[in-house]
Amino acid sequence: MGENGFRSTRRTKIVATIGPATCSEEMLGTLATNGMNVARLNMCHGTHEWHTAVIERIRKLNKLKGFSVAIMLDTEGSEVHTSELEQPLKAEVGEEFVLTIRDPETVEGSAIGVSYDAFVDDVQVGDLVVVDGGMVSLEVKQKMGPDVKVEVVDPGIVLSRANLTFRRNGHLVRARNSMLPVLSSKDWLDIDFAIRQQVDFIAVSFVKSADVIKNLKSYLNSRADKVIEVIAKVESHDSVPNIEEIVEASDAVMVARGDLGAQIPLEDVPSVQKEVVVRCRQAGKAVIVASHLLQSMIEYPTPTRAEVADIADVVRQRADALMLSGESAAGAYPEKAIGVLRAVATRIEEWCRQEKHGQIVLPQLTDRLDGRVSEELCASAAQMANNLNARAIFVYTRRGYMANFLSRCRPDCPIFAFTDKQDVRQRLNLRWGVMPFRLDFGADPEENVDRTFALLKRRDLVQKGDLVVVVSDIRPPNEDVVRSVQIRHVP
Ligand SMILES: Nc1ncnc2c1ncn2[C@@H]1O[C@H](COP(=O)(O)OP(=O)(O)O)[C@@H](O)[C@H]1O
Ligand SMILES: C=C(OP(=O)(O)O)C(=O)O
Ligand SMILES: [K+]
Ligand SMILES: [Mg+2]
Repeated sequence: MGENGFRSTRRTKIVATIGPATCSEEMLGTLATNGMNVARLNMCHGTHEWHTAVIERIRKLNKLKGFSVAIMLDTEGSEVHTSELEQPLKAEVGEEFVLTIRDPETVEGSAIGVSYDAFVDDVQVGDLVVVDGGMVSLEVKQKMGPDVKVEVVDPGIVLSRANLTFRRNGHLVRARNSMLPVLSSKDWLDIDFAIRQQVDFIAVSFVKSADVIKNLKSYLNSRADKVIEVIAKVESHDSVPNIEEIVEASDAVMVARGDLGAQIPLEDVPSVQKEVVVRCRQAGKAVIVASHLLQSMIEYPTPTRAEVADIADVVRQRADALMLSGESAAGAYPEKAIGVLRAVATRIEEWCRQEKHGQIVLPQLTDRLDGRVSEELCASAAQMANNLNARAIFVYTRRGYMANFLSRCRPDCPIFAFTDKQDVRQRLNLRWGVMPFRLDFGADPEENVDRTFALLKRRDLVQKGDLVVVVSDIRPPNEDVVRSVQIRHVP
């Protein structure tokens, strides 16, 4: 089976953040052709008009080219960040700046705006202001009402809307912003925007516990006409003790290593990543590993060997998706970065299959008989497919549940999922190993199966004589749901 980006049987999915480097129709088309499964819009940046235009371009491409690129809106959250800068600011050792909650234009000297008013009360002389998790560090020298004078101790570049954390004697300062609601009033406006735009996923930044996820899910249930899945971002210090309940409450989880690494010791990030990935898989939730996967490729056309090893580690952990941030949003080589993710994922997946890596015990998900039957059926189908060395699993699914159960088993062969709804197809595009297609189901299940064989033969994804496993739980009109697993040869 050929690996060619979009028409790919790569199992690990790719989320790409869209920014100035990739927002044109042409670049979006290039990313989709090269394997972007989900486009992420970060509400820290850009206006609603800008995001609307990007969403329209993606929809158009999906329609014209048959892609199923899903759209993820990522909330800004109540983090503290610097104001918009005309251009990145170079900070040299010993240089002094003023951090201000006033309009920086009205302040004398080199002033940088800060988004959160109470920070001037939270910091003390001697505290460290850490920019973007350590790209630059500033020491608080003097407090002057709405302004705080700081001196550069670790030099570097301060970007527009750079994240700020505060440290005292080496420990994170529990600044008053940690008391702010996880979803700010601006976030709620962005969520209403996401509902109007009918995006596929909303990612919630700086989640601390399951409460915010439950609230948002019930809000979406009452307001949205279609399913919008909620992704919890594990990046706050406070989320770490609550990972189990957060995974339980969410549809998917993102290990947002950028901010996580600024909030907990860096050396603790890999074990938290591993814990989240394993818990998500056990719970049947999708999991995305994000940030710095290819950080050097923001500037350079080739990755470091360490970055390749990091990507390989994520793939071996069998996470559902890898995510690009600055590499695709604002980097010089977005297309090449996606190419590296693709190549490394494909190669390491092959290796995992040979070495039988990443096998874990999957607990029972539900006590309901109906759910148990689906789970058992999928587990058996995946097992049979592995034992018989099947070419593919075919699954016919209206809501995506059966495809998700199969994905959770991480079978050796690809899962071709057929659904009659484009939005289900898009949501499935985040799931490990699932290649989703849209199909209008006819009344005759046999005929549906034959049509999909013909479709995938035309695309060269299966060939005459291939052994495949066919899983179906479609409910014929006015009849009980019929579930089956069949072993078939492609005619
Ligand atoms: N919509 C956008 N408009 C302008 N720049 C963007 C946009 N989205 C992302 N970027 C740029 O890409 C960089 C990396 O993206 P991301 O990781 O999502 O943001 P951040 O670094 O702010 O958390 C950002 O710092 C920003 O410079
Ligand atoms: C993905 C992350 O969130 P954002 O890019 O929104 O800061 C992160 O912090 O790693
Ligand atoms: K964000
Ligand atoms: Mg973050």
